Order: sequence, then C-alpha cells, then structure tokens
Amino acid sequence: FPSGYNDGPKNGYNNGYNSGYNNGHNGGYNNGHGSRGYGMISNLDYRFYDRSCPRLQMMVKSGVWRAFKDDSRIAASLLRLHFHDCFVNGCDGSILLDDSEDFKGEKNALPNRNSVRGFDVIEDIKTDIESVCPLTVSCADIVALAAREAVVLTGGPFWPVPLGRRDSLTASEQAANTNLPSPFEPLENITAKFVSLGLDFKDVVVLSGAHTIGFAQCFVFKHRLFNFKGSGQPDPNLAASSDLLSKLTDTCPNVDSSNSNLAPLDAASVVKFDNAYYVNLMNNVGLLDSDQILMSDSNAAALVKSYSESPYLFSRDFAVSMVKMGNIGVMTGSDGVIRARCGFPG
Ligand code: HEM
Ligand SMILES: [Ca+2]
Repeated sequence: FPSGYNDGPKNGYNNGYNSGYNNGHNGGYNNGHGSRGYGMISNLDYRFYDRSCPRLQMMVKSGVWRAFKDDSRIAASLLRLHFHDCFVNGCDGSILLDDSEDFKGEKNALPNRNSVRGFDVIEDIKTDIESVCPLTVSCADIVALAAREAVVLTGGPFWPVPLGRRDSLTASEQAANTNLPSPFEPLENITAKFVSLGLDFKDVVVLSGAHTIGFAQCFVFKHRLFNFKGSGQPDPNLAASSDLLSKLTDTCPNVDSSNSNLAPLDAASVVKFDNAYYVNLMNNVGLLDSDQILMSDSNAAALVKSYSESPYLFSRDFAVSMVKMGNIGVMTGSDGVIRARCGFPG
C-alpha cells in the first residue's frame, strides 16, 4: 500500500482497543473470511423494539424532519454521522461521546472536527425517546434510523433497518484518525479500509453515492482549482467544465480565509438523493479526488456507468450496502450499554 497517510489499512483494527470484535458474541462483524458480500450474519432484528418502544421509528422520523425544515443540509450530515460511527469500532455510537478523563473521543479527530454535524439532532431525538421508553433504545440505533430517514427525506430509497445495537462505553480519537478514509488517499487504500471492515469494492462505489447530497469545505478540493499537481493550472477535468470551475473559484477563492467555505458535493442537485453523483463522475466533474478517482478503475467505472443510467439500480444497491455498513462491529445482547444521553457513556 502506498504509505504516507497511515501505516496500513488494518491499523486500528488489531490495536487491542476493540476487544469486542470477533469475540464470538459479535455476529454482526465479519472477519473478512467467508460470507463477505452476502448474508453477513447479524444478531440484529428488524422488530427489536416492537414491544419495548413501538413508536421509536415515528419519533426518529419526526425528529429528523423537524431538523430538516430549518436546515436541509442536516440530512447529509446525519447520513455521514452513521458512516463515521460504523467505521470506527463499529456502529456503537462511539462518535457521539464527548472527550472524557478516560479517553479522547472521536468528535475531535481530524476527519470529524469542524466537519461532522448532527450531534444535537441525535441528542434531541434521544431525549424524546427517553421520555417514552427510558433506557431502552441505543444511540447507535437512533443514528442508524436517522441516516435512513435522512435518505428518505431527500428522495432516496427506504430500507428496513435491523436494530438492537448496543452503545459503547468509550471512543477513540486515534481509531477515527486511522480508520476513516481520507479524500487524499488512493483508491486502493480506501478500498482496503472498507474490506478490513467486511465491506467490499462494490460497497465503496455504491456508498460513495452518498455524496449525491451535502457539502465539502474548500480546503478538501482547492488544490484542484488553482495549482493542480504543481501545474499552476486547474485540474483539466474541472477546467473542461468552465461553469462549474467558475462557481467553485467564486466559492473558494485562492486565499486561506476561504478554506472552510462550502461547496455542494453534487452541484447538479444538492439536496436531492438521486444518481446525479454518478452522472457527474461520467462527465469528469466529481468534486473530491476520491470521487473522480473511481473512474480510474475499470471495474468501478463500469458500476458508475450503470448507476448513472439507472437511478433504480443505485437506490436498490445503496439500500443493501447501507444495511451491510450498519452491521459493522455491532455489539448486541448484554455487551455494551444503553446510554441515558448520547454524549456520555453509562
Ligand atoms: C469512500 C470514501 C469517502 C471519503 C474519502 C469521503 C470524504 C468526505 C469528505 C472529505 C467530505 C467533506 C467533509 C468536509 O469538508 O467537512 C465528505 C462529506 C460527506 N460524506 Fe463522505 N467520504 C467517503 C465516503 C462516504 C460514505 C460511505 C458516506 C455515507 C454512506 C459519505 C457521506 C458523506 C456525506 C453525506 C457528506 C456531506 C456531509 C454534510 O454536508 O454535512 N461519505 N465526505
Ligand atoms: Ca463507532
């Protein structure tokens, strides 16, 4: 693997931190041998809260909807929150924990700090739910349901969410820095990170389609606008689309003070969960290097092409991959806890 970003995709996975993985109770995790791809064995259950909290899904839905009315970007942010939770020690709500005396949490890790959003929305939903079903529903499940509602609300597919995740008692800044894919790393590294969690190459292509909604800060792609690879020129792919390039340079002028300005990941339809992301890639106007780089691999490019032609196919595959992602490293049964508040363990 190309080095530089980290010392390997498996780092952080076998770091002794997460003894919950592969411990025999953990049916949701898959060690990369065997059934990867289909039928990851899961202890999760679609009907987990049917008796203990029958109004759960309605309450999550209305909480997401309330937040969306004031801030349509929140849909994208909630989807990303679930991804950043699941990729770091599994879908266990670890990302929601504030730093404590015992650990430095994930909120301030490089990929998350001043970037990941939606904590207040999850905490508000949790408060609602606690008033009806105290100490019953995990924060990790709320995040998984909120991500699904966010996709539905922006016009994407519905999928039933398997439930029964338990929350962690701890979080790891270091694991977040190690496990989350960076937009600056090569496709092989990104793929290796997915594979080490039991996902596969197709999931990389499908889940990247989440970038059909939401925003990125200028500093993430600015190198493409002014001095691409030291050429003193914009990335030729972007230059070929002068409309987009001029919008991006308006949003992100070549001064440091523009670094945190926001540009849509999919300029064609910012708050619509559609297949325009793939159409953009076909037109060489993906915003992040890590988006457009999919076209450099012939297998990925073939998938991109089929999703650009069929919104239906994308919707179907996205739902399948989201369920897989939602199974990563889950704790069930008596492992972990149900938190009273999502920002604090116990
Ligand atoms: C494949 C590797 C991926 C990389 C390198 C990547 C990288 C990024 C970056 C750099 C941003 C902008 C953050 C900022 O500027 O503050 C972003 C935003 C976003 N990402 Fe990804 N991402 C990846 C995969 C995913 C996946 C799997 C999902 C969800 C299933 C996802 C969902 C999102 C969403 C919805 C946003 C917009 C968030 C918002 O507006 O608040 N990404 N991603
Ligand atoms: Ca986690």
